[in-house]
Amino acid sequence: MRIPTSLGDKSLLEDEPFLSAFSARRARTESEHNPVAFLGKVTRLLQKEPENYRAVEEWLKLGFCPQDTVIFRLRHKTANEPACIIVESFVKFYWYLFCGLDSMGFLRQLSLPGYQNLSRLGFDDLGIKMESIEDTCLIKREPNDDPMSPLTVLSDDSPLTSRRPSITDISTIPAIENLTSSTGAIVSSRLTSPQVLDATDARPPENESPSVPDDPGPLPLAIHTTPNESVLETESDSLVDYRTPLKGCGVLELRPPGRRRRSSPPPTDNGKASTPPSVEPLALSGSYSGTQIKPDPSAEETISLDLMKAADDLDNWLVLSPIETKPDNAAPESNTQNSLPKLPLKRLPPIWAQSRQEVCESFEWFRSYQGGVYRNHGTVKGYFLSAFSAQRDCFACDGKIIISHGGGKAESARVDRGKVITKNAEDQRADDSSVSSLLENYQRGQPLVLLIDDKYGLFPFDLTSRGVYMAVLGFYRIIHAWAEYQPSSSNAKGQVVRYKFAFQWCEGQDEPWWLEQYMNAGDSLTLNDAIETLAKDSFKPEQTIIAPVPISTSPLKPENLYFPCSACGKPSPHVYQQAMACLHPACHLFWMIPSTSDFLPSELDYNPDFLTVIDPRPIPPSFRGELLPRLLDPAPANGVTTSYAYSRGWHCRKCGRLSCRSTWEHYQCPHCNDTRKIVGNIRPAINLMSIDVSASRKDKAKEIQIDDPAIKRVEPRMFNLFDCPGKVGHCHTFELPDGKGKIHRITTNRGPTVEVDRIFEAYQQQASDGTLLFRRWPLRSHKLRGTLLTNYFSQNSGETYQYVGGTDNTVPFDRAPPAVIQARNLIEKRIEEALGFPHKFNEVLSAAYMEQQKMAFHSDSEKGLGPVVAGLSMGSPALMHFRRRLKYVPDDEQRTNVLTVVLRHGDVLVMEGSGVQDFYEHTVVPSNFRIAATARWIAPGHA
Ligand SMILES: O=C(O)CCC(=O)C(=O)O
Repeated sequence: MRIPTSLGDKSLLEDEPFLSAFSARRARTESEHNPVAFLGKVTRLLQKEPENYRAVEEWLKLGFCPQDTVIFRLRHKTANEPACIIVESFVKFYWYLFCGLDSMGFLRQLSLPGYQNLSRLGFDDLGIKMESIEDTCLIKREPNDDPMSPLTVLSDDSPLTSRRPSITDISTIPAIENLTSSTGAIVSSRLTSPQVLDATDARPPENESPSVPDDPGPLPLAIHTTPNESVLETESDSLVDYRTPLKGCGVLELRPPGRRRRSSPPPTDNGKASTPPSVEPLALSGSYSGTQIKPDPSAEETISLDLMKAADDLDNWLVLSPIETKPDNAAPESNTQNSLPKLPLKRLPPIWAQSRQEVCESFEWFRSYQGGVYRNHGTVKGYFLSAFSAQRDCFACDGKIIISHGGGKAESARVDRGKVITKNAEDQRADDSSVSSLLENYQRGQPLVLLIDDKYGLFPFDLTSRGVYMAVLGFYRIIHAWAEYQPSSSNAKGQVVRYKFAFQWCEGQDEPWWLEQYMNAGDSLTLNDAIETLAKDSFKPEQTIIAPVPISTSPLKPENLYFPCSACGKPSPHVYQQAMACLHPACHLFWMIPSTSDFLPSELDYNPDFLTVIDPRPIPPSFRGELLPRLLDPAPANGVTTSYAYSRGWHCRKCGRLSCRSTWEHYQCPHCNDTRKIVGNIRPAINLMSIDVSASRKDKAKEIQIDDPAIKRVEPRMFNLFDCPGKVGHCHTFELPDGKGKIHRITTNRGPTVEVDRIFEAYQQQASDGTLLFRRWPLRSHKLRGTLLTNYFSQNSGETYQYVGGTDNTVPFDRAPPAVIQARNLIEKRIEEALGFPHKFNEVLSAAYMEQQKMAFHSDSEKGLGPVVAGLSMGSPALMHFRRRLKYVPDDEQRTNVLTVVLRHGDVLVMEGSGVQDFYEHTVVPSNFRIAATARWIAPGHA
């Protein structure tokens, strides 16, 4: 490692990721070539605005973590101390660490720029040698000196003092080994990983609430673990939320249905933490006693949780967090950088979201709801960086180089019929789908988009400080790909093969947005100016558009980085400083030091030449990359605004937020409320009703398909229509086995559907003018982080319907949109005509489906639900499938559809008997734009 000779050594600064990020933008003007001058400006600002010191403090923490070996916490004792001290301490500490550590983490030598007079200080007593190089004093230990012994630097003289009159007390120069400077910093001469060195007396500044850990609350459950089994026990008959790490399968979380995960209590207005919310216990007497979690030592681990034998839906109760959060490219959390404090975001990213659904619905580069790799036609379009970074994953060169392991096969867990199935980590292979697609991008030089979420520990900014959950980094290219061993506790070998990819920021884009978080190009002189400028800065759409032009002819693999293996002859990159190894898993020297046949050591540092930005080969001319989502014309010429494209989300050009289209009549940004009215034509039923229903499924649809011989089909009956003398309808009835109920499909010919045509058009008219508010509501139970909206729009009238939207989605019948009342009246009339008994409904859930939307399997198990549920279909035809609910399907049996009926424009489908809901569930898959009104009777006050 080169010893810097001056604080203004620019080339060194630019080599170093942190300082480079700190000064890169500023370095464009002459004064900014000197970071000392720049820091001086920051210092002056901080003297004026001491509260900003915390931002600088955060930088310090980041700067003090070279090569993820050390975590430092540097804190002010009080908020009122001048922040300039911190800035100066930062510079010095940084140099100490940069220059002084040897490969073992011992401080061998110390370089103090600007301290050429230190020979006057008492170092001789410590047997330490000093030399002066230009204006730097270099202090070295004798080779046989105890590296653990303290190095103390005390001086009454400082050239910096004269440069910065504000700093007069030289004792603010932090010394080494437990010297507490007036900044409260403590450092040690022995720096090993992971070590947290903290000023124990450090207090958070006044006016800032202390961090309150999640209150575990009373824990009526306990897990006792022996080598063979873990037993979940309870001493109480009530269950509250419960969360615990569970060996081998992530985090076990138990919570009552519908209950959100508890989080830290929000601070109150006066900045103090509020008392933790009391968690209302749910009475469950005895139903989970004796529950056992029993790991099976075989490869696929089965843990059975008889938590609630009688419970409706165990998935509600049991959430293993890796299920939804651990992406394909995940590995056990092992990176100490994950716990680093992060800087608050000062500016929103150009493209960001609060849920994965928002990304998947509005950002074409990432459409994967669960994995971390989004593949399309054999290559990867988007790669998502989240928690669970693996050993040696890294964020280097200001994030212009990112190294991550990708491709799945991490240990995983899923819940199946209330059982937790965990899978051990396995070796990745080059032909695994995700790995091979990533390798394809690498071979072709094809860019992909990197995204992060707030759990990605290596990103230096805290996304959540601005309410951001996922953010798009930009276009990257894979410049190196190799395989290595990573330790794994869930694999018998103790290690697994993982493919690693080095992603490099694509040329042709502007500077990464995160570099501009605090610094900005231009003339601003102070940090504050910079921040204000950032806040005022409007969003620049062009900044993230990549120019797909071939720009470089330099070789992709710089000769000096790749070496052939003596055994297999294949070249491998020289990734790590400590040793080179063959990085091809098929070679018998894989991951071995050729001279010793030992595996590479577990502590490895990147070869600095490897972590440099290189000139990759040209982007393939066929690649057309535009990062910003295209905005559709809100008033298309053909008037069709219910197509698939219009069901997708929106990117707000004001604040960068991606959002789902959750509102029928306009696009609306949930962050800044910017709206765009969507203007479409009313679609007549005649254009939709003849759409081929089989278009939405592979096999040719029959009008009726019975797949359970126990279901009895009653001979179809004709009936007379009250309002159309001489016209008839038909009723098909299916009797479910064991008296569980009946399903009737009531159809009419085209003539009588004129009334339905009018209702269909009234629905559309009222939805577009806002009389009828069609919305997509959050699903109550799902396994993804953040909200997940239904895949259809709905509005509820009459009694509240908790299942969708609850009271927020309900207007009483006396204020219900006219179309809803007309639909209800028609349903009641048809039932009387076809079934011969009058039936009254007090609730109607109207659902609108755009192209490719549908209602997933569910049963109408609302409290107080009457035995008859009836729905009117309008618009394009749909398939309605019925199947048994999970709890009524024997363990060894596959769950398949038992009955499928086609629902056409004007049809009324009646489910008669509570057993239809109790024992079966149904789904509806429309072939295109469709509206349905489903009427129920719900006991008033049922909620
Ligand atoms: O006909 C439809 O769209 C399905 C309605 C439905 O299943 C429901 O409202 O529960």
